Amino acid sequence: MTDPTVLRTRGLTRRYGRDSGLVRAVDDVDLDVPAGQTLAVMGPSGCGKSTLLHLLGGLQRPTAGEVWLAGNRIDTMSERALARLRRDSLGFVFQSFHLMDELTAVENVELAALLAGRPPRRARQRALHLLDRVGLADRATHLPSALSGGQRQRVAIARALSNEPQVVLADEPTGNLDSAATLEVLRLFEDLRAAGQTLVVVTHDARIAAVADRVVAMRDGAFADDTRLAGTVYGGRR
Ligand SMILES: Nc1ncnc2c1ncn2[C@@H]1O[C@H](COP(=O)(O)OP(=O)(O)OP(=O)(O)O)[C@@H](O)[C@H]1O
Repeated sequence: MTDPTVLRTRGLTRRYGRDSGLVRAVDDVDLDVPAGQTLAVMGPSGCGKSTLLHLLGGLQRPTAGEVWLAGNRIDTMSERALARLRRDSLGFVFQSFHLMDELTAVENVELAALLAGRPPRRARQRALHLLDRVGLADRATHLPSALSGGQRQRVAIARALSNEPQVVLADEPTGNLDSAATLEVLRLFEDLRAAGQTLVVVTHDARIAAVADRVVAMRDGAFADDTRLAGTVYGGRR
């Protein structure tokens, strides 16, 4: 039987500084994310959410512990292998979109598909398909500057999907959005969840948590015991 766990950590720890300045940003975290799960990570500012997400995506190395992505141990991987794995298996969505200002919406998505190795014609087709999926088919040739915040974030989500990632990691995806735009993104996450996309989202927004399968609360770098039974807190579904 294949292991349904897409993302796994054991004893995951990231410290900064030393002695009296020591910060345990992530402290001995064990996490299993099965395929198809939408996991929301919540908690107060500075509790370690972003650091956790960076460790899960191989954007930062842990001080101790293990991270496994789709059966591959990534914390000990070479930078080169890690870059390849990120390109092929992960999609990232950030609070501030990180779109290329001089490229149109479709070019932003297409570029990611090209970098993931799709032939040009397929990359364009896939980009258009994904923009359609996020409800922006009619904005394909707009520059990011001509899009609303919610539309920009939807382009960024389409881009994150361009390599058919095993996991999408999102860091405060609605952090910069007003409430109408937040609803657009929320609806999209609901669609992704329904489509079986594995998703880990760090958020302050209880509405995002409410569409998650599982919610964990972090405090001082660790998962708070009372929320290990996720879905019972913040109104998560399961
Ligand atoms: N490069 C760094 N050097 C030293 N300390 C750091 C560094 N990055 C993060 N920290 C510390 O690690 C802890 C966790 O930070 P992190 O950004 O992961 O928290 P967060 O929960 O994502 O916060 P926020 O919700 O405000 O984004 C904080 O105490 C932070 O000050």
